[in-house]
Amino acid sequence: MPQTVASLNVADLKVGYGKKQVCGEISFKAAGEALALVGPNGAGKSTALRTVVGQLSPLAGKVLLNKAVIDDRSADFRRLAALVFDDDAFFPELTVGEHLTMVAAGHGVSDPVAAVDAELDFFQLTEHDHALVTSLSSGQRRRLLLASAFVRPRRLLVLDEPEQRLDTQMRRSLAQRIAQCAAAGETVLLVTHDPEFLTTAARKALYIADKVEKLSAGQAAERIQAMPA
Ligand SMILES: Nc1ncnc2c1ncn2[C@@H]1O[C@H](COP(=O)(O)OP(=O)(O)OP(=O)(O)O)[C@@H](O)[C@H]1O
Repeated sequence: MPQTVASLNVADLKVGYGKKQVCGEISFKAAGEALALVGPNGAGKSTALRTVVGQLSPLAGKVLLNKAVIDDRSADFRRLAALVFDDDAFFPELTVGEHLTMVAAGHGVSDPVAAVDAELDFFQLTEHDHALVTSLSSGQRRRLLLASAFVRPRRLLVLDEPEQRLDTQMRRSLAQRIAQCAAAGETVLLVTHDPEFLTTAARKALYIADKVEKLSAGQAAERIQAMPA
């Protein structure tokens, strides 16, 4: 894994479906830092995230990763980027530990056993190491999905509502871990609805709505708290 910083340059990006744009135009740069996307339900955060990582085509504008147009199918991108969306896809015949070992080995981790043990511990899955994924609770499956992103090297980490289905303690630990990743030079993009998670994990935010605004994490957390329940 090259120790380069993943440099994202998003310019005049319009996102949506068919010809329908779902939110205001998005422009930002992020390199070796965590940026949170916040906003009300249905505002377009996940659509924006999926467009930035090349899973959806932009209606207009461009996304450059290290100065090249992003291509989510290229080997370079898959080596660089770990993505966690809300679509868990596991092999029903593999255990928790086997899933993580497969991801770690597939990404060339030099000591996959140690890496897997560390993530089992962090995500409190050690006692489920030998369990089939089909026997996990939804929160445990979520933790396995997150562990799969952390067990491998990456320079770009993209997380859509990582706090979902996690208990308070795990939310805090994960937010702190994300902040550490950014401090170590990883580029992190995350969508969150949780103000505490946001201010722990990131310093900068984009408020996604009809107009997209650049905010500090603190300002964005206040916006979230001010939203009608
Ligand atoms: N596959 C799709 N086809 C057409 N419209 C879609 C599709 N997925 C989402 N939308 C619409 O696009 C808009 C933005 O959805 P998106 O999921 O990006 O919002 P979000 O900000 O992530 O919301 P939430 O906070 O509820 O997760 C919504 O109006 C939604 O109904």
